[in-house]
Amino acid sequence: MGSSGDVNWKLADHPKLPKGKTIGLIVLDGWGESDPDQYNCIHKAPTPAMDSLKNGRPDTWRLIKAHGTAVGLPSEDDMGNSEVGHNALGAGRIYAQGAKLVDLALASGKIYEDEGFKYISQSFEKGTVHLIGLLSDGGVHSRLDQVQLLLKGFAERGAKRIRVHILTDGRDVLDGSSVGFVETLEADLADLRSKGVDAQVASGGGRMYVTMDRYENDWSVVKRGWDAQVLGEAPHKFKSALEAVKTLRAEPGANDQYLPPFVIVDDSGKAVGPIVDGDAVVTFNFRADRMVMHAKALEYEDFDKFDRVRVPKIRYAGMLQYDGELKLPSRYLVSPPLIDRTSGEYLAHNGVRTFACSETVKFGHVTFFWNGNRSGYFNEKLEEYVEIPSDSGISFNVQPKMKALEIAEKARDAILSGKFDQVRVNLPNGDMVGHTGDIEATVVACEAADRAVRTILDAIEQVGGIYVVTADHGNAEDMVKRDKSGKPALDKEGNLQILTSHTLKPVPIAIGGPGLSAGVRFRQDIETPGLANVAATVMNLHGFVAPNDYEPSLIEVVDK
Ligand SMILES: O=C(O)[C@H](O)COP(=O)(O)O
Ligand SMILES: [Mn+2]
Ligand SMILES: [Mn+2]
Repeated sequence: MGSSGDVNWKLADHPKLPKGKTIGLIVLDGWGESDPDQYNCIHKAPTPAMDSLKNGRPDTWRLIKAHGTAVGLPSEDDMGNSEVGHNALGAGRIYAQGAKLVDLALASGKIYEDEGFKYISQSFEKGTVHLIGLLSDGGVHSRLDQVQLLLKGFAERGAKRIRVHILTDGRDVLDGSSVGFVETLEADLADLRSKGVDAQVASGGGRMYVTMDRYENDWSVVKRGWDAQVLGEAPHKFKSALEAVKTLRAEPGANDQYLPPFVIVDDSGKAVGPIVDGDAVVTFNFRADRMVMHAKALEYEDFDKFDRVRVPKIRYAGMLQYDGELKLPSRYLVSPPLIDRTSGEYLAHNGVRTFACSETVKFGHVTFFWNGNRSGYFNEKLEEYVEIPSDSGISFNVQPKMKALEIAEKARDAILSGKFDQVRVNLPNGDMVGHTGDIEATVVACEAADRAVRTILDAIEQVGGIYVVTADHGNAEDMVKRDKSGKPALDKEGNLQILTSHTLKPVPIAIGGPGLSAGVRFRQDIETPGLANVAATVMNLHGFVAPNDYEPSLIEVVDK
């Protein structure tokens, strides 16, 4: 990906802006702009650093779009997310993203003509086809309507035995919505059974506790999924998925994100759908980060992260290929967006020395996603990526400060060292704690992120550098579901519905610092700028003109 020989990597010098300024590039994860009220945790938190970038500074602070078509999602109703957000920030162009590519492949039927489907369908005659993934309509990692179409499409093309392994959401959608999604799925499976297909749910569990870990934070999450899906073993056994989800949700403190693993058993107590030799497996998430570890467990012969006990000989395909560099998985139903010539690759070719850092749960955001879903360095001599281990096995409302301070200190040291031209971080707090739905903890999280911003800005000040502060999508700025008029929407019992998910809000971007040339200000002539406009902006601030096909820079230089 992205390294084709005929690319001209040389960037032209910017006619007005100098090279050699240290740029502190901060991405606040889940930090949107919304009306100030009691559900806006950013408003409630003391955020003096962020306030100082905004107040009275209309030339160097503005809002940009971070959702919908601005980041390559199918519609304006699609909230932004880290993958598409960081892809856009790093690549400087808008790519049709996984959600959209899968929609198109399903609508045209091309999904059934390509290699991936042909490969897995060889198991249809004698084996079972297993579908594993996040069961929701969140549109961040997967979409239920796509799963429904796949089930139908597989059955129409000869699948005789289908098992679905569900992961309940509650993170990109309201907590409790898993019940409705399971009902919808069960109805579809019943319909297939009426047509002679042996189709049922085989196992399940909450996404944050079963299967969907990322960046190798906690392999026990993937192991729980393996045990249930492949071995047919789990602490909880039920006759149906609906009964499983309803019963497990009724436990004190239970929620969709963290439901324990369960398997569905027949009347004799035997698991109905372990994965065995000759079966096919399709993981139906289109988003990469939380599928890579699972893909390694399913595909790698040499694997030592946990004892797989039994490794079935399967035909496995991802909905997409999840890692372009590792070519993982090797088979997939839909080709992922080919995100090439990212700003990181250009800047490496032009001698820019880069330091990137976050804690584990967001580490891949400023590396892997930033670089177009590509792992590793472009140029080891010029780049250093530092991962600070995240706390694992906890929900982050317990530790809302997370590793913000440690990230900021690493960034500060990198800035002061003089060894880097770009120091890029992701501060996870607003997002990771926002996803827990705990408003008080999210306020603490936002304060911690703001302190980290201050530390980095101070270091930039000391070295005469430039800062660029922005965010990848909203989350912490709105923690309730709202009706059309914007008022908090109540459920049937009259309760507030806490919003654990991202939002459709725009995000701020601010530039400044002693190294910012006089006369640099945000242009007013770009109609609806979004995250993809940031890459060209940053290239300008490094003293380069961005490639022609990049979304335009947000800045102009006026004579002072
Ligand atoms: O994977 C997650 O944690 C959520 O589904 C989306 O959050 P992110 O896009 O900020 O990672
Ligand atoms: Mn994010
Ligand atoms: Mn998030």
